[in-house]
Amino acid sequence: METICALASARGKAGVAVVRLSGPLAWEAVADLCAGAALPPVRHAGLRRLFRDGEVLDEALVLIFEAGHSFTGEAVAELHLHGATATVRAVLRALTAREGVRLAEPGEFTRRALENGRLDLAQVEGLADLIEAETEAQRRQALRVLSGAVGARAERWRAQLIRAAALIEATIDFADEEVPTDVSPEVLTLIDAVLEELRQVAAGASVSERIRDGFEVAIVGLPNAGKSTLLNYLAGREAALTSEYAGTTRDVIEVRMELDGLPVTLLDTAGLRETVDEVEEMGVSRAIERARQADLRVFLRVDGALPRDLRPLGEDLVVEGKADLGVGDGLRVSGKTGAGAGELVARITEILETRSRGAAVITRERHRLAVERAIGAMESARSEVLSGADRTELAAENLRRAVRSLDSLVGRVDVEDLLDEIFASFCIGK
Ligand SMILES: Nc1nc2c(c(=O)[nH]1)N(C=O)[C@@H](CNc1ccc(C(=O)N[C@@H](CCC(=O)O)C(=O)O)cc1)CN2
Ligand SMILES: Nc1nc2c(ncn2[C@@H]2O[C@H](COP(=O)(O)OP(=O)(O)OP(=O)(O)O)[C@@H](O)[C@H]2O)c(=O)[nH]1
Ligand SMILES: [Mg+2]
Repeated sequence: METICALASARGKAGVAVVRLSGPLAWEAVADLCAGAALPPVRHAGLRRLFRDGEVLDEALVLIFEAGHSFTGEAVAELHLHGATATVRAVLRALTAREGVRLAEPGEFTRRALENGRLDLAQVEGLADLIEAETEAQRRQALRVLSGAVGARAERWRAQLIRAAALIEATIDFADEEVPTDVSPEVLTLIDAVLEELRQVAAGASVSERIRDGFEVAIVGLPNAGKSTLLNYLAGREAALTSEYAGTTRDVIEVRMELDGLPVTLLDTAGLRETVDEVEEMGVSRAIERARQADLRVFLRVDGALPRDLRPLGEDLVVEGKADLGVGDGLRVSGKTGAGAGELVARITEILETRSRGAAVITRERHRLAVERAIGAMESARSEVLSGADRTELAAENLRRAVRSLDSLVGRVDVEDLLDEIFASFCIGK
């Protein structure tokens, strides 16, 4: 196994930069830089001068972890350097000059942690999401996954399904011995208990996916309603062009923001109307499509008028625009003066908060598909158990299939194809 090293902290100048090494030569390579001074005791930082060819490279904090008790599971060393790009470069150059030490690929430290059983596949995904987290809800959700919540749930489901399958298999084995023990009530109880939990988790998965990727909220309405002006007010910057001409906005403009800890992408869209202008018409089609896919729509009315091609559904908000000018029913907002904007944000936040309470432990489409496959296999098993003795073998096989699907959540089965995809999203040094 080669020893890898990389800058673990963000690239660019910084107060402190952390260079991490993992592998059999990690300690030796660092000890060489310390030129004779002893390494500090494991997991205790020590201040050391680092040398190359007799020249001081930096004065750094050195930290070592022994194999079996480190993030990767291998021997690890860290150098907490002064965060100059030149310092980092000089130290990495000195380290990689050694035979057996090379720069790490993106995600390679984490890949080794996975291979050494320090993390399961879901935890690796949790770690990737944690690094990407920009809002409180994302941080909490990712940390829960990183701490092993998916694996813990999967382990309990697995144990119950294996017990159910074993009960069935026991009756198959003893089928000749005319001991008519009917295990189906117990088997059905086990299946139903797990099915209920899985259905709940599958139902909450889309909410967790939204927390991961962000909720989309589209501002829609007739041309000139003041949508772009409102977006700019909410964004706190001139993200979209505004003008007195109807039909100003053509493309969908996205602004990412955090509303009470939730990640939200606000969309400004073209004013909806029938038009002979081909380019405007393309903008209108795009607006309708994106607005339909969004999680929530805010209809901005002018004098009570709404577009004909898109109607409010479910919890969609309908508000009166240009509040400073006229009157209208319900909530009135103005992007020009900011009137009503706080109330609008509060309503959007409340709707999304309520939805986000339904979040499940699983956070990715991959997880949801695995859970849905398990549900499908269990539903088959259930009806096979109900239909009597001659189908019990099938039932047991379907329960085993459900177990395999759940195993894929934590990477107990078929991970290889996934790994490259998952690690591609990692940065170097992670
Ligand atoms: N400097 C530094 N900070 C960091 C990390 C790191 O690698 N280096 N981490 C990297 O992501 C995170 C912490 N994750 C870590 C997870 C396990 C171990 C570790 O040494 N585990 C051993 C010993 C545990 C103990 O001392 O109680 C073990 O589990 O056996 C270290 C860091 C966040 N902060
Ligand atoms: N008095 C008043 N004027 C506003 C308000 N919001 C926007 N306007 C004006 O209305 C005009 C249209 O504003 P936009 O924000 O570009 O409207 P829009 O809905 O994005 O229009 P399209 O992109 O063409 O669909 C501009 O002249 C704005 O200055 C408001 O709250 N009060
Ligand atoms: Mg506009």
